[in-house]
Amino acid sequence: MSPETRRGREDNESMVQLAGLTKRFGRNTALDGVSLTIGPGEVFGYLGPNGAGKTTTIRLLMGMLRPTSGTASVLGFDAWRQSREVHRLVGYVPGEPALYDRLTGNQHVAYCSHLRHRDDRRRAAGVADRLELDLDRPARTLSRGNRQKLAVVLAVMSQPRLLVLDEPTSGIDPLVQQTFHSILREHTAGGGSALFSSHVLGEVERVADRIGVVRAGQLVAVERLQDLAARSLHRVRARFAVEVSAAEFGGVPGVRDLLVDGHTLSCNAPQSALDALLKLVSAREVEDFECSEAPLEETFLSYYGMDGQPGQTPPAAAGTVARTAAGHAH
Ligand SMILES: Nc1ncnc2c1ncn2[C@@H]1O[C@H](COP(=O)(O)OP(=O)(O)OP(=O)(O)O)[C@@H](O)[C@H]1O
Repeated sequence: MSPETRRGREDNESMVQLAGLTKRFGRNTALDGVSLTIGPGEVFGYLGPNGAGKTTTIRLLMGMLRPTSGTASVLGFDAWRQSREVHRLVGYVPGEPALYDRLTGNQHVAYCSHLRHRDDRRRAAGVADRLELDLDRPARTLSRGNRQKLAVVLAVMSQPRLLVLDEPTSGIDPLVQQTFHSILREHTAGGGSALFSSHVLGEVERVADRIGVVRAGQLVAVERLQDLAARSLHRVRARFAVEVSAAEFGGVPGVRDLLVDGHTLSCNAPQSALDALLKLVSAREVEDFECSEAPLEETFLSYYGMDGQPGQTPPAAAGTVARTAAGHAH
């Protein structure tokens, strides 16, 4: 066993490791010192506006580009120097799937099985069935969405350890997206990981465990989706049978924009404040009550901005974030 192969097998704590990963094209720095680890069983949503550096990161991880500095590795195998080992571990869905126009889906499946020295035709047929993809049609006759589906079939059929997905569901209708999410969950339940790039949170929101935001080549934030959801704002409205005062509700930490007017109360509250607030509300006679959550995308935008501009508030300042998010929620 070569020293490099040995290193690959030993360093198996993380599925993906990016360390100071930098790529320059001439004077243009496409990626600037990105460091990131993705663990087994984890779906990592990699978000950023157009031109932020997502595809460059993925190409570096797939060994298609050589880093200017830093490293990218999969299960300890260096993506550039050990790309063959990496390709055995990874299923890749590019943004624009490269297919052979004249070959049918089944012929693509047979060809990829041949390249990998394994017969994955049964599994491919099962996944295609679930995605409602006809494998008998030549690639040139497939719509954009069906080309994406075929790329997904080819990526998952060999049950790789890591899936690298570059905006894989653009062009796929919402019902099929749900099926795709189920396939992804089955993959992670078996210990597999995924790097899932997108320019919108909505595309990764239901499946990502963590999200990272890349902007102008730099990783500006990494956050658990659960933590982001916990900070998302809820609009609370209540009408009471009796008159109430602001002082009765003002003490709940995190509650903001509190407005009490005779029998009515309105405010914005993060999830962490809801229990205490509802207990205070329900201690009075309630005639009407309403609580609705702002879409996560709005909370997210107020933190990080996805239009290439920085968000309005630093992520750590949860209280301040809540106020900004409220501005977006209305
Ligand atoms: N081969 C290349 N030669 C020169 N510049 C490049 C090359 N590939 C990417 N870039 C530049 O690197 C930057 C990052 O591009 P990249 O394609 O990684 O962004 P992205 O986040 O994937 O965007 P999109 O969502 O539009 O695909 C951009 O400024 C882009 O113009």
